Amino acid sequence: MSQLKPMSHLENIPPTPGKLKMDKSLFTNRHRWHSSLTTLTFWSFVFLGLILLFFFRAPSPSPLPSDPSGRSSRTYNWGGPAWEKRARYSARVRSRNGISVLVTGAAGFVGTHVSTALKRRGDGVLGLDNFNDYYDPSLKRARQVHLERTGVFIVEGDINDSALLNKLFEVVAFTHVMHLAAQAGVRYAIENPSSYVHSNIAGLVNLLEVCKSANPQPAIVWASSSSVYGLNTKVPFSERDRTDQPASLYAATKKAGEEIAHTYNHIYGLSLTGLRFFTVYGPWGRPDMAYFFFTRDILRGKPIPIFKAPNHGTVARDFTYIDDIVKGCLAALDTAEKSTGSGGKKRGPAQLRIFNLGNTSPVPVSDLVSILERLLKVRAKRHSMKLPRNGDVQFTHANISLAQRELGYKPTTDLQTGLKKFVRWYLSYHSGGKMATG
Ligand SMILES: O=C(O)[C@H]1O[C@H](OP(=O)(O)OP(=O)(O)OC[C@H]2O[C@@H](n3ccc(=O)[nH]c3=O)[C@H](O)[C@@H]2O)[C@H](O)[C@@H](O)[C@@H]1O
Repeated sequence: MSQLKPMSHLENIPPTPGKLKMDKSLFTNRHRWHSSLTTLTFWSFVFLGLILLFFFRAPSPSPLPSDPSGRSSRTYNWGGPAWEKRARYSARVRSRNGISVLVTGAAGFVGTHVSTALKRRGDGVLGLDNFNDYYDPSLKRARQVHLERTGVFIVEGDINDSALLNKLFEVVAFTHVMHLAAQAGVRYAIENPSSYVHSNIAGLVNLLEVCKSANPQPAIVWASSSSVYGLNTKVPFSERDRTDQPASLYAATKKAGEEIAHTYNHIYGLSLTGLRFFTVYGPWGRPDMAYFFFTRDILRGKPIPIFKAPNHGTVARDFTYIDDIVKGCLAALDTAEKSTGSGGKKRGPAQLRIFNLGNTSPVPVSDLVSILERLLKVRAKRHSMKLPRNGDVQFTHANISLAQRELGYKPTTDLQTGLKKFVRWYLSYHSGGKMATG
């Protein structure tokens, strides 16, 4: 619109009194005609210049819907024969009865570990990640390097990009999707609510739309969250308990995801398994999580804010070690039944599951800090704080009997052992040993 301004501005210039007088002579008329032509030419050039500037500065048209969170304003390069070859090669199954999996959020914490485990047992894996800057993207890049060495190619792109997703399904006939791409973290939802809607709702729907039309339809396993239990006070949390009292927008979007999964299962016959992860921790973890930044801040001598419940009750989490979570994810993929639809139409009832993947042994946050102090051999500067009312719940505790029965899920790592492995990785990674294993 602003390009039109100069023209309308010209039209609105009132003629000066002097000009009125001169209009009487032919010469002055011609002179005026000339000067008008010059002015018009001048403004036409300005107008043209503005249009050119607009076209050259604007990013190439993005197929993504407008995103107030600012996440999809980035453009990604994908496509071309070399790119397709890499994608196909990465997704090639190398073992008998292996599966071919699209892992979204592959450069994320859980995504990296699941992709590595799948690749190591001979499954085909293709990663997808938008490398957003919710936390330091250099950690995601380091995970990417680690994955490339394992033979996993990560396509850079957003789950909201249907053209990209359709292309991926055109290049590879995935049997499964492990959907881990999400906006995580309970407290950040106060700061950037739309990023949760963009990734956890719009992104999920976009992915399911593409999956429902794929032929064959893949089976989908995806990350829900223990946070869906919200203000539920009945412990341990069972899949049958109420999940209609989310304490954060993050939890609400994950709960919405579970309902959306129901719809796509019901209408299109997509096989869907949601996994409610309980505070997953370990090497290559997320720097926004307490165990991670507590470690960093203890080492830096900075105070550690330890939340206390208002009633002097304990704030505790059912911390679950990443290797246990990976086993749960693989078991969910292996027991997932095929989707029943084709060409966007349901042909029969399909599997729909939800499982808790926790550790069944909640630990108070203050004990977490004590373990870290022992492992780091540094005394923490503990700073007690009232549990803020911006998304945190007081307590989580998983009942895992359903996952045990159906997936053979059995966590084996206690917090002390798991944190020891995390601290070893942390120290190695931050001492420049970026190839720290985990
Ligand atoms: O289980 C889950 O589903 C969720 O687990 C974590 O959420 P959360 O359990 O809140 O993990 P942290 O943010 O690492 O907090 C761990 C504990 O430390 C406490 N905390 C956190 C931050 C802080 O400054 N001080 C503090 O005492 C929290 O209240 C909580 O009890 C993840 O961040 C979510 O993405 C995930 O979905």
